[in-house]
Parts: sequence; structure tokens; C-alpha cells
Amino acid sequence: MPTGPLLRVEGLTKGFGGVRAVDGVSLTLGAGTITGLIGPNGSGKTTLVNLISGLETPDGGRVLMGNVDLAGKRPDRIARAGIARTFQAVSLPEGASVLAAVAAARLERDGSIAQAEAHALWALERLGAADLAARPCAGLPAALRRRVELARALARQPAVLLLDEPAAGLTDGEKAELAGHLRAIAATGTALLVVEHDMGFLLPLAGHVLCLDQGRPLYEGPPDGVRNDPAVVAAYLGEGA
Ligand SMILES: Nc1ncnc2c1ncn2[C@@H]1O[C@H](COP(=O)(O)OP(=O)(O)OP(=O)(O)O)[C@@H](O)[C@H]1O
Repeated sequence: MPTGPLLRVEGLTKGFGGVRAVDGVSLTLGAGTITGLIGPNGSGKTTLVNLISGLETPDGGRVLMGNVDLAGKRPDRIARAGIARTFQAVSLPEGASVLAAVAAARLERDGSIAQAEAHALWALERLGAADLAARPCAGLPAALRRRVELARALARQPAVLLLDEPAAGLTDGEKAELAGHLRAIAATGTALLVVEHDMGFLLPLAGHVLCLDQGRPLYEGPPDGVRNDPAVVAAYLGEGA
């Protein structure tokens, strides 16, 4: 399994009007590691993912893949550098079959539809979802829609995979299955950053956790230390959670 840092975020900052959504956040994602990103509502988690993936432009800071600074680059350039992501709200091409929807994520890179479909099937198989290939996206239940969205990201064979609340709306059984798939993806050397509110899902999965509060790092370290960290507990209590 490859090791070493794949992505280094340094001092990333983003304000919206008077709100400092992300305020000097640094983070290293190593090959084959799973990092959990937690924090109360509005603490900047999605904004951080948006900054790394190019959906938002940072006010300052760097997003380094090797020696290349991707901060402020367009999403397609960042995707080509090997960073893929999923969204909290899953959006699929409803008229397409699952296979076509996943293959579309590869079409730009693969010359032919046949090649893109082969990669799509490979991604679906890795998620135990090859049997969905011929089904239309429209009408799929929420858990399978999340699975298809993950397959779309995986089909790009990213070095870095950013997941925004991948377990939202899943049953306990589906969460356990997802955790197994994410571990298997990391085991091939992909670096995962997982935004998640469900601690029961995230803490056993992540090797490392970053907790944000009002855009600032509040805790960074092993998952074991999170629940007993006074600052983290206070931030969540303040939220009434
Ligand atoms: N496009 C935007 N315009 C203005 N303010 C924004 C925008 N995006 C985020 N914010 C603000 O930035 C802060 C961080 O929001 P963000 O969505 O990143 O938090 P979060 O930790 O992902 O929250 P949640 O857990 O609820 O998804 C919040 O105060 C939010 O209102």
C-alpha cells in the first residue's frame, strides 16, 4: 500500500461577508488513511471540502498535491489532479441508467464509451452494486443513490476522495456495509476525508479526526480522544446536541 502525504492543506481561509467560515485550517491526508472531519452545524466542514475541491475560492492558504498548489483552481482542474468528492445532497442524471451515470464520470478521461463503462462496472463491483447497472437512476432508494454517487467518484480512481456525510439517511446495516467499502478503498492507497455527524459510524472508521468550531481547528488527533476532549464537548453542548 502506498504511504506518505498525498494532500496538504495549509492555512486555508474563507469568509462570507462577516462570517469566517474556514479560518486558518491545515490538514494532511496520507495515502491509505481515513480522516474524519467533524464539528457542530455551521462550523465550516462543507466549506472546507468546497475549498479543496474548487467549488469555492479561498481567501488564503494552499492546497498542495505534491508541489502543485491547487488553491483557487477550477473544479475540473482539481478533479484531473486526482481529487474526487461526493455531496450531502445526491444529484444524479435521473434519465440515465446507473451504468451510464457512473460511466459519464469517466467519459472525459476514457476515449470511448466502452472503456468508460468498463471502469464504471469496476467501480460498481467494488461497492457491491454491479446488479444496479441496468436500473434507471430515477426511483432508486436513497441508500442506493448514495452508492451510485460514490461509484461515480470512485470510477475516477482518485488519489484523494472527499465524502460529505456519506452515511446520512442509511440504516445501521447499510452504514456497516459502507464502512467496509470505505476501508477497502483506503486499503488501495486512496486518502479519504469523511465529513460526518454520526460518531458511531465515523470514530471506528477514522484513523485521525479534525474537529472544527466556527471555522477553526478545535481538536486534531486520534478518534479515541474526541469524546472526552473538553473543548469538543463544550462546542457540541453549546449546539444543544
Ligand atoms: N455560500 C455561502 N454564503 C454565505 N455563507 C455561507 C456560505 N456557505 C457557508 N456559509 C456559512 O459559513 C459557515 C460554515 O458553513 P458550512 O456549511 O461550511 O458548515 P458545516 O460545518 O458544513 O455545517 P453542517 O454540519 O450544518 O453541514 C456557516 O456560518 C454558513 O452559514
